[in-house]
Amino acid sequence: MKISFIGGGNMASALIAGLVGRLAAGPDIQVVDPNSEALHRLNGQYGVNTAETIGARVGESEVVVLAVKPQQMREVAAALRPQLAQSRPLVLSIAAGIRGADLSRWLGDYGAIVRCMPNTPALVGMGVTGMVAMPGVSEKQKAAADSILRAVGKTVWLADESLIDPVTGVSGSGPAYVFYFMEAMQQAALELGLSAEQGKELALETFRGAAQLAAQSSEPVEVLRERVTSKGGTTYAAITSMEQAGVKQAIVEAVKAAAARGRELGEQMGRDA
Ligand SMILES: NC(=O)C1=CN([C@@H]2O[C@H](COP(=O)(O)OP(=O)(O)OC[C@H]3O[C@@H](n4cnc5c(N)ncnc54)[C@H](O)[C@@H]3O)[C@@H](O)[C@H]2O)C=CC1
Ligand SMILES: O=C(O)[C@@H]1CCC=N1
Repeated sequence: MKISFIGGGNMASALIAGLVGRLAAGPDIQVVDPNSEALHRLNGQYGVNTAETIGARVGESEVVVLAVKPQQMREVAAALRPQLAQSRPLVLSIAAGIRGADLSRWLGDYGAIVRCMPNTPALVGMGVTGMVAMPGVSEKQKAAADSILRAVGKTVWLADESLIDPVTGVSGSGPAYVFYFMEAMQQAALELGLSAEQGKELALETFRGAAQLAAQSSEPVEVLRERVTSKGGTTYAAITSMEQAGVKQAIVEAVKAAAARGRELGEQMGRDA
């Protein structure tokens, strides 16, 4: 499968790392990015082809992944537009916020667009991606999009494009919340006299183990939490402290803020389009 990535930054690198060696037929990947250092690194690590500007090779691709910042999407779409006539590739946009209808218009009323919201654990094959197909996407193209994102983790298809912003809030940005929680646990470990290494291992294995337990258990996470929490015991002291500080509500608000920012970016970028 011939895939072109437009943008070779953090998320593209995570997808490429996950894809190389995971897709049954090794993909033929080209990355376009004006940043020559990023290209050099990607070529060295994954042996991908590189180019600093969008050229004819992009037009020969079956799939084009748009992995630039939302603010760059319109300009990139204008450069991409003349190349689409050749192979009519499937366009996968991973940009937060950018609405399918705006992207379609910028590409010249192009229909074959799937909006995806992946996350960086794709780098280790454990990503999760929310996806929605625009009306011009064929079943075959939908299956191709699914196979690419499934090579780097799980996929969740959405019935409505408006659900992409909530997915962005929950899982697109989600790894950052987990790392933030881990930072706090590691800081506490240090303040309580454990070494940095011990704190890191204890926090990391607790996350890994708890996630695996939640994945394998038929019980809801509330029940799993209650099983750790003896009345009047240590966990009870910790959860009471978090409840008093409003931690759960703060997390709910944070996820909603991320979703709202996605929506706002889409509105801003789509304005005057
Ligand atoms: N980082 C993450 O965890 C996730 C990011 N995303 C989305 O992925 C997209 C990229 O985000 P990141 O990789 O984090 O950003 P990044 O800043 O790491 O990468 C963007 C890349 O685009 C390149 N670029 C700029 N102008 C270009 C142009 N005209 N043509 C080609 N390349 C160009 C930059 O040089 C840079 O390497 C964003 O739209 C973001 O919303 C989606 C899910 C998760
Ligand atoms: O922070 C961002 O805007 C991107 C989208 C989801 C994760 N990172």
